[in-house]
Amino acid sequence: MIKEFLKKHWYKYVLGITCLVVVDLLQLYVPRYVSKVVDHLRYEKPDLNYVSIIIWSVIGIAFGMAIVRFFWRYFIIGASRKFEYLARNILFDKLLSLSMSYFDVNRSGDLMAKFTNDLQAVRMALAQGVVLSVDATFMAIMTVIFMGSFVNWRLTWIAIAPMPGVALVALLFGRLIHKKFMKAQQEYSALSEITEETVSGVRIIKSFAANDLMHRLFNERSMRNYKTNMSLAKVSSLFFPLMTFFASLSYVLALRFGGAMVIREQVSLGEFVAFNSYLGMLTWPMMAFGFVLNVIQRGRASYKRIMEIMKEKPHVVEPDNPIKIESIEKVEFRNLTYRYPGSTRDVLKNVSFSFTKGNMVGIVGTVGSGKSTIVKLLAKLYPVERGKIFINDVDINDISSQNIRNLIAFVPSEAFLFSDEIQKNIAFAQDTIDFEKVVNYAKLAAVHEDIEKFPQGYKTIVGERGVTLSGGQKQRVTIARALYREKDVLIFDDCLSAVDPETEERIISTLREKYRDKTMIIITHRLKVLKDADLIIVLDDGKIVEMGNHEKLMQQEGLYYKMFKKQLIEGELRK
Ligand SMILES: Nc1ncnc2c1ncn2[C@@H]1O[C@H](COP(=O)(O)OP(=O)(O)OP(=O)(O)O)[C@@H](O)[C@H]1O
Repeated sequence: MIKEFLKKHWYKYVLGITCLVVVDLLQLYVPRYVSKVVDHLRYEKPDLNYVSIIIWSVIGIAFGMAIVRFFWRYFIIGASRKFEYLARNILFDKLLSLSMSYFDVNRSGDLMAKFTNDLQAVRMALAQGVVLSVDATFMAIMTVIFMGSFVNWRLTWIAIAPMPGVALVALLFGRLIHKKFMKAQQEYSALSEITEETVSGVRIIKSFAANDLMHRLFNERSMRNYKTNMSLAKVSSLFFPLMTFFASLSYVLALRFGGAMVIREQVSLGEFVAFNSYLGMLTWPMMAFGFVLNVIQRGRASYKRIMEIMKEKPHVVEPDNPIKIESIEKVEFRNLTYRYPGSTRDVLKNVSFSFTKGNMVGIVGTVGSGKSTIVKLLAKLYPVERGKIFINDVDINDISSQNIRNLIAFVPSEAFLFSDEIQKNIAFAQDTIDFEKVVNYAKLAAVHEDIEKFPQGYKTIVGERGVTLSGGQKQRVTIARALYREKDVLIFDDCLSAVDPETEERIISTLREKYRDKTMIIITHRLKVLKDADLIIVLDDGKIVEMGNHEKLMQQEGLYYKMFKKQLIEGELRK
């Protein structure tokens, strides 16, 4: 990623570094001019014109430095920001291209950290890292040259003797501070995590009367956060005094030996003043050496973490020469035994069934029996071996996932809505909103009346920035969203569990009435909804135990019959 970036944007670094070197050189000339003024003022009749020319020159240099400084920042910081922008976009696209299994095993907090902290660390390495290393090296060498050639080489070697101490302290403490800082960051993340979970889980916490427990947990983490920050503060407090100690040693040596040279008139007073300014200038590059190593080290570690995402291969491999299908006429599962990537347990065992366009297919069964897995595989959300799933008699592996997903409208069991207007949620992923269509599908999903009751109707914002919808309302909005796509295959994965049984039945039968020609795959725990289904697949522990329509399954008096009877009695009892 960085290589490609530098290939395109290298000239910004060349321009930026040139400006940086110019600023450093200009800066080095200031003490020389000051020394001239000091020496001149010692004359009995100083030429004030000469002094004012020099003063104006110094002002000119300062002005020039300000301008050139703007440009080096513009080029180098600008380039690093550009990298951050491009890398973030590449990462985002990569993330969207990864299979579901990637998200099953990677925590969202960690992914967020890669998008924020890690990218920032790489950017810092490309900005501060570059600036500090060039600045520190160039300034250190040039300052020593200026000190030696314009003042005195012997005095220079004596005075800079303690400077490696400054670099060493910066390096060692820099590392320690970095380690402590990372620890403090971790503790802070843990603290934020518990705060966020407490806020989102406040209802559960209160209903379980778990306030004391949460308080204890929070206090523990808060204390750890406090302690790591205190430890960081202690190290930082030692850092600067130690640095200034070594730096002042240089001044002491300069004063002792330089002072003697001034008295012996080996060095002029002006030169001695300039020498002290140069010493001050040398402290910064020494400190920078320590910092730069840390910035680059951190950047490298973060870059490695970012590249982990970039190297990730999607589990669902897209075909090289995909076969394009225009509609889903037939679906067939042939002896499918399936286990999720990285898992050792078969969640579907020898599953075979087929259905054709226009069928209403119900998938029912015990909890965790593999119902959702079937539809997720059909939508190509997870990889499946060849020869197991066919659409229009074409192996699913020969059809691109985009092609399949463009032909189906999938409503997953978790009703996820974006924090945006309801109408935008319904017309999701469309460039324009056809309001009439939005209302039409909201009516079909039996949520129109609920939406109308909100003061801002379809413009109501959902979620944190707006109103909180009930579980049932959310589910029905997600159905309207799927209907809005106007696809020939509708998949409802237990997506009406939070509405009452009567409403679920009403929604499904209205949809069936209206869309006789559409294929509907419905996963549900309420069997009554499937009375008109053409095919009902009954699963238990990954195996199809029964299959057929409602009448046939009732006659068999197996698992379906038992579940149906039980639900009938429960329904009666509710009345
Ligand atoms: N991404 C995954 N990785 C590994 N195992 C999984 C994954 N998703 C589901 N499983 C496992 O596969 C089995 C079947 O899950 P699935 O969600 O298909 O069941 P289900 O019949 O839809 O369940 P429910 O009725 O509770 O919604 C479960 O044992 C589950 O733990």
